[in-house]
Amino acid sequence: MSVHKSDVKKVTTHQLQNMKERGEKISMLTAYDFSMATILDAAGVDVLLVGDSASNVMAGHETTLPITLDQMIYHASSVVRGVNRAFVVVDMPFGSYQGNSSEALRSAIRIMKESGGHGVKLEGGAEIKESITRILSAGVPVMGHLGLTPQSIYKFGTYTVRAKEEAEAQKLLDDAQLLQELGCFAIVLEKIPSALAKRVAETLQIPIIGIGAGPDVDGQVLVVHDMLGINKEFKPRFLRRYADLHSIMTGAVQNYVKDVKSKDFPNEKEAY
Ligand SMILES: Nc1nc(=O)c2c([nH]1)NC[C@@H]1CN(c3ccc(C(=O)N[C@@H](CCC(=O)O)C(=O)O)cc3)CN21
Ligand SMILES: CC(C)C(=O)C(=O)O
Ligand SMILES: [Mg+2]
Repeated sequence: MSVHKSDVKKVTTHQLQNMKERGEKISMLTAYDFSMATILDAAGVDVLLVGDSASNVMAGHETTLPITLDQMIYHASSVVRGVNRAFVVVDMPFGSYQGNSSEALRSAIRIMKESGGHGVKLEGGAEIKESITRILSAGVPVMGHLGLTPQSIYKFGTYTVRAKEEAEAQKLLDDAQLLQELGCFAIVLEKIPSALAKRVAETLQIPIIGIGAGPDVDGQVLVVHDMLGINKEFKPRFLRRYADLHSIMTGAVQNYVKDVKSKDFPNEKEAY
């Protein structure tokens, strides 16, 4: 009997909530394409994030700002086609939700309708309250994102750790509380002190997913190309490398080039 997609128990926001309550940590990685999504889903990753980091990792831009809503939908639809079990969250790109809740709702609905993703992620707190409220009212699950928010990099100028000062830490706590009250199903905390992240995870009921936020949160997220070692240059302290695919891929491709040049490839068995 063939295995249908519907035979696999899918991850839901409800299950993620249960995982927090049971103390089971949530695993999350980025994915931008079908092939990678297939591997990550089969390996048991709970949440796949179609991150706007695709702007850096896929397109080679310096920041996440240039990626468009159409491009995010293209990546997200590819990821969704590779997934059986994981919950797929799609980053709303810069300019698609800030400051105009009608446009935010339209953007979120386009993402859900055209990609088949299961929820969206927006960067910010009180400033984007109306946008989050409108999107949630349409029945679209929303993940928050506080701390280091790369879409506002030009406001800060650096990627240094956030919320080290008491005032900024208090604003982050207030924002996290607000996101929960609005109805967000989870929050990403990026590059903040572990003690503050721990306090947020303990105070809030919804799952808190960290990247550079220490161990005392409800789950972890990394950019998959970073943790697989495909990226060579990006090595912040929060990153753990689980493979050196850069070396493996370089070696394989060098061997291919050598075999083509030497006429070793293709041989008789590889020809008709
Ligand atoms: N490949 C990739 N991985 C990511 O984790 C990622 C992206 N791209 N693009 C979007 C955002 C940007 N992110 C970042 C960017 C820089 C640092 C960082 O720590 N940079 C420096 C330190 C900078 C400073 O202290 O001023 C480093 O140590 O590498 C962390 C997260 C996380 N996201
Ligand atoms: C780093 C994660 C949280 C993200 O937002 C992204 O990959 O775009
Ligand atoms: Mg992002």
